[in-house]
Amino acid sequence: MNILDKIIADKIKEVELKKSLIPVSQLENSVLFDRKCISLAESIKTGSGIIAEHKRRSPSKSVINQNLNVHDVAKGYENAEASGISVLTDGKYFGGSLEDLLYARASVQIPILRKEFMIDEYQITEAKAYGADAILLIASVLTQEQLIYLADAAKYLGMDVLLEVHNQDELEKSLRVNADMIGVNNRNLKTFEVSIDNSKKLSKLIPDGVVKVSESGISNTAAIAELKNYGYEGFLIGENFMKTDNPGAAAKEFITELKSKV
Ligand SMILES: O=C(O)c1ccccc1NCC(=O)[C@H](O)[C@H](O)COP(=O)(O)O
Repeated sequence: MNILDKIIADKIKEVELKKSLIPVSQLENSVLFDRKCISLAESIKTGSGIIAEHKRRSPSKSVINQNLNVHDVAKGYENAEASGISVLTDGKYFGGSLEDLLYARASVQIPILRKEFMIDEYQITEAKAYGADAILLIASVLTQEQLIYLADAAKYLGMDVLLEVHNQDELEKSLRVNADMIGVNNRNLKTFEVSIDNSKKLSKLIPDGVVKVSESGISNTAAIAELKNYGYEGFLIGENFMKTDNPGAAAKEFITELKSKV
């Protein structure tokens, strides 16, 4: 079983348990449930384009940084003028939690993406209840019907949808899905190999009108300058910031350098 299959097998159990403990009606009673979302896609188009990620550890890198608190990281990213913040909420493989999402929400005004392995509408309700503005759907782990259904559920609650693909088949499966952003993952989630060539290769197949996001393995502004030539406007960056003692300062330096190139 590859890592992605393991993550999904665990996620199915986790979601079933949560559903038996916390009813949807309780999530819908959250004070954040009626909050109006801020569009991540719009923020990308009008700002730096950087989606800076809060990521303590990962299957590919093990521990990245366990010593920081999410409030400082989120504030730092906002101060750096990131277009949005991605908060990993998976506990077992990434060391994240829904509480991280809640603390990030309480700390910043910019859009927040709930970075999670979404398999069930319940998690979308959770995302809204904990203050997310956008959700991630990963094409490789969902059928076309599931993608359409979950994207519509998120849109119904006012959230943006970032639909992640890794190859042409996944992209074709995604074309009927109501997504605001299509993210090309440069990391093969089965082998962990990373190459921004993947974003370049798939760029021409992404329809106009959808914000193009390049995800993973981005560690310098030269890569971004290159990806912009392929129509990318959003750039999801985790490890490059989180491996430092001060991710906000690292993001600020990065975004300042990026601006100086425009
Ligand atoms: O990062 C991993 O090792 C990973 C493994 C299996 C599934 C997902 C994984 N990462 C999620 C992401 O998409 C990244 O956290 C995100 O794109 C940022 O990537 P990076 O800048 O390389 O930290």
